Amino acid sequence: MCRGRDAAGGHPVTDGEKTPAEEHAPATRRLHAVDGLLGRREAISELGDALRLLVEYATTTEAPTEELRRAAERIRQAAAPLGERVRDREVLPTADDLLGGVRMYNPVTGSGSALAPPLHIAADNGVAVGTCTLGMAFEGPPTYAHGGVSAMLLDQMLGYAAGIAGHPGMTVRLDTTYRKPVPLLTPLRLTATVQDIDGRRVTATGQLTTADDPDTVLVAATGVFIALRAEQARRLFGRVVNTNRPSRAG
Ligand SMILES: CCCCCCCCCCCCCCCC(=O)SCCNC(=O)CCNC(=O)[C@H](O)C(C)(C)COP(=O)(O)OP(=O)(O)OC[C@H]1O[C@@H](n2cnc3c(N)ncnc32)[C@H](O)[C@@H]1OP(=O)(O)O
Repeated sequence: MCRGRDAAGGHPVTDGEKTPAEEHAPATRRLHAVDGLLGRREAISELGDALRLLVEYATTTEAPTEELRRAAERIRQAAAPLGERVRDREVLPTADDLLGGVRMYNPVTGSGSALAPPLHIAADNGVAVGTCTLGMAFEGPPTYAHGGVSAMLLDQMLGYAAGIAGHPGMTVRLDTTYRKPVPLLTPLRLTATVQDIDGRRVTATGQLTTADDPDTVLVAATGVFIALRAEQARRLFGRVVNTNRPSRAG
């Protein structure tokens, strides 16, 4: 029978006696695994939110110098327990599902990444539609977004468009045209579609506007994506894919 949770608050602790629910394994076990996975993803997102808040405050604060030093020490202390159990870089996070498209720490879309705005993307009739708001931490020219950040957002958008068209690939070329500066702290809208598929080569175009004025293009981009040959995919990612077992998360 279930007596509680282990020290990490994750896996149920049992004394060997079966409850009626446990009689229905493996369906129940699968449910618990999913519960655990969803809970872990929520916690990763919560930590990501906290980190993004920290980054935003840390890059805009005018607190006294001594307060900065105290904050640095407290942050080092908070980070230490996380650093005690880090994954091998060739093993995917347990909360990820590579083939299902879940990348919790993607630096553009990952809700667990302190670096990600994050950009939210969905498919709408074959068009990739993205939304995000860039905080002050993404500042390039004063009060506007860094151009590399716009390119990063559009790269992800174009790659997503290639993916939903059934032709995922790796970026081999990205051309960006900066027409107007991108404002910070302003809801943005991004769109992308596939224009051409030629063998392994997919060309996609996209644009970035504010949400309020979707007719005024601030940045436009064209990207070329190459579908990997099976042998290339195996060489580059085979080992990583094989170690990804999202249902182990708990
Ligand atoms: C419900 C479903 C939801 C799905 C939802 C999916 C969501 C998913 C979102 C993911 C979105 C990620 C978006 C970020 C994606 C990255 O950030 S990828 C990271 C950055 N890119 C890289 O690191 C790639 C580095 N490049 C490489 O490793 C190699 O170039 C590659 C990709 C393995 C290809 O190598 P290769 O096979 O030796 O290439 P090669 O034979 O030289 O060229 C193949 C073809 O491409 C052409 N080509 C090569 N380079 C270029 C170029 N620069 N320009 C034009 N053509 C070129 C060649 O001319 C050739 O054409 P053909 O002669 O066949 O007609």
